[in-house]
Amino acid sequence: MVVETFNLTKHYGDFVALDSLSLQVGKGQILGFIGPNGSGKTTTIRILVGLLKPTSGYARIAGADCLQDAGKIRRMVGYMPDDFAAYNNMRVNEYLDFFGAAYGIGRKPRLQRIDEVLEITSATHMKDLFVDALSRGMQQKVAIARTLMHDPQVMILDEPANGLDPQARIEMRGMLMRLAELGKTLIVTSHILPELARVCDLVAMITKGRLRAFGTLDDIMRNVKQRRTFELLVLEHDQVEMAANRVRDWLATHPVDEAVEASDVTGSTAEMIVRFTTRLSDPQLAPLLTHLVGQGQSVAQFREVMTDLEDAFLCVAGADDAADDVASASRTAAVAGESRGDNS
Ligand SMILES: Nc1ncnc2c1ncn2[C@@H]1O[C@H](COP(=O)(O)OP(=O)(O)OP(=O)(O)O)[C@@H](O)[C@H]1O
Repeated sequence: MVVETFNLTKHYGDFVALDSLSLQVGKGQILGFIGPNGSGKTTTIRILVGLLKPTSGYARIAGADCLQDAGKIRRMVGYMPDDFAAYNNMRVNEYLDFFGAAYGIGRKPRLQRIDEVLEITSATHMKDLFVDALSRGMQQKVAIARTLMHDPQVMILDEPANGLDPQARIEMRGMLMRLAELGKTLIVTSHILPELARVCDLVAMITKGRLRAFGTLDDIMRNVKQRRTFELLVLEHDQVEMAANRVRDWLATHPVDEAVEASDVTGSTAEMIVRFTTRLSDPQLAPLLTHLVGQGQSVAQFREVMTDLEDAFLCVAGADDAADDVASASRTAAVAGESRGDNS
């Protein structure tokens, strides 16, 4: 694993800003680090880049301890903060030259590197433009170019989609994927759920310093939001009501499900769809289809409707103080652990 935190905890006096955060991110993976304001993202990042000492637990990057090996960490990590500091009267190439020099890159390789990072970020045409005259989207590209100057293995990008218009967000998404293809490991924070989350290999959601969910987007969908929604497409408008009743009856007679779910069945005659939510697993649900067909019900399609990430996040954030919170987070993390086993 390139980035690893284990039971990372930070107290400010009595206040627990970060509580036993354990994450792992592999080479070339993009982690979406998502949480509302004040949830502990910046605290985590500051520990990762060696600026803050954890109260307990550890953070490592490529095996180096983020606190003990601060020098190594600085060479391996590129950090793009949330705010783009304005550098008046500096052109893009001068700006990059300035940061390259600060990293101790010699003049000749620096000039070559400026061309490389501008190419990676599709910003070559901005080379001679003044930094403070650029749009927000262009400035974000330059900020990423700057972060790339010393060719870090790990890039930590704080809210890179903040303030971008839809087109610039799409470009940002493409850029994150290009960086991952170059083998960079990316940690991308966000307090909202931008479309960027869709390019993330892993998503970690934190609230109040605690990891609520961690895994692939699919893991999050399946495990954070345990009630899944299915749709049954029938062949005729007048079959909808009958099909809905059959689904309702079947769910009501399956004790593993909560009886209340039988009332969650809705039918849309116009769409010829019966929709229902359930906690049943796939093997538990499979007999429903057999049952319907056995009763002479024509079924054109039987499919799961994916919940969007926004719903999953609200579900996680809303469950914040719920008693079963810890259990559900560790359950999700356990599933994430299994799935990580696939690609590590
Ligand atoms: N030096 C400090 N002393 C006391 N409390 C702090 C300190 N730094 C941060 N905190 C608190 O720790 C919690 C986590 O803060 P942190 O900045 O990590 O959150 P965040 O997720 O980055 O939020 P944002 O999205 O607003 O940047 C917050 O409640 C914050 O007020």
